[in-house]
Amino acid sequence: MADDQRPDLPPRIGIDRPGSFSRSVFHERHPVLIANLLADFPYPPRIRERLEALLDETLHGAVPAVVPPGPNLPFWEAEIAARAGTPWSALPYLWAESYFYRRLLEAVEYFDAESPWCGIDLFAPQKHAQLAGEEIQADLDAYAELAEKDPDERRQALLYASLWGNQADLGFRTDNDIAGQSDVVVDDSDAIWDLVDGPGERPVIVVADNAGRELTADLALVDAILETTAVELHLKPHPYFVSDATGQDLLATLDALAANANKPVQALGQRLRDAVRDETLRVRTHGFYALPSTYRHLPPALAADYAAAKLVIVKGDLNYRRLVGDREWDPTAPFGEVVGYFPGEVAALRTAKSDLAVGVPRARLTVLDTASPDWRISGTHAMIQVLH
Ligand SMILES: O=P(O)(O)OC[C@@]1(O)O[C@H](CO)[C@@H](O)[C@@H]1O
Repeated sequence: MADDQRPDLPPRIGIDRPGSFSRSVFHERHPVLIANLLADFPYPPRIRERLEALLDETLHGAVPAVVPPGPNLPFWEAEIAARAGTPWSALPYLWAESYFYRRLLEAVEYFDAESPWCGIDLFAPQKHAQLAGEEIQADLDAYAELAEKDPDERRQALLYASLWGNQADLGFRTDNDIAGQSDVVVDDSDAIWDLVDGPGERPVIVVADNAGRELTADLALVDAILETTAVELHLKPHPYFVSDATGQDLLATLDALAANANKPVQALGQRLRDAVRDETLRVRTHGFYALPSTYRHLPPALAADYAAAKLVIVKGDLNYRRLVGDREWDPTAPFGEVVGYFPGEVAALRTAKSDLAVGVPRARLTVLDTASPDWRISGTHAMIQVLH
């Protein structure tokens, strides 16, 4: 909560403003999310009741004084001590959403070692459906065809695939058909490749976002970066926002690649499996990735790892919110100034799915706001922004 009271930063985005995107997440998406869970799993009455009570609490109630179980308990104890009694409607959006997912895990007994539901990924049915779907097959067919391309063109295509892979966020799909790809509003791709190709043995860190099509595309990008330098792939420590990628999802994706009919896809799967085994691709996680704090409040060890990397690529909209700060920024505020605090070189790859944006040139902003007023939340517009 440390930057809550910073007068030098714009106000935090809340969830109370009628008509706002963040309010619609709680009032429109979460009811669908809970209904999907109730349809996907034969939860017994106690879990069903908890899920329904949680939804009701988020719409009409306040934060209870009880600390939800799970890792990072001291962090949550302090947070709950500070927020208990606060109506949900008065919470900051980033905090409220993160806390909601922690409470969801509590409701389904994810961390309860005495429960048969312990450790069962509540989003697994949706993730598996995507991994077995036709769209991912089309993505992999396209991947196989890239083998013919010039290496620079190929890796740029993989960068864009990873970027647009973020559109396939399953949380986003609870009430949306997949949106068309429209436009890369800011494109600092060249800076990414300059950093990747830079001297030294330092790794590139990729902070993954969603499982399914996005993780598959991210892994193809990781494979391309591995031709130049070592990579660390950072995953979520446990299920978090809908479809967030965990270690289990990585293994499922590697299996899906190995089982694919396309030879180049099988070869990709094998290269990645070998790279994980010999740790040219290090797979890591950190409790920080499931907290509501922003990257301004990095744990020191993670900050040191970021500082030592050639480049940190953070994927997706939630990571963007955590990197920039989930605040009412002027969209024309320079990206480099807003994230200048970051301890190393950082690139953000996201399709825009929340009200937040920075680093948009003013003329471009005017055109976007006129021609596509919902460009910030529709997932049809993407950004590749680099601090270097
Ligand atoms: O990080 P991702 O997967 O790109 O996007 C996550 C996200 O779309 O989900 C939330 C809605 O539930 C938004 O607030 C958020 O930005």
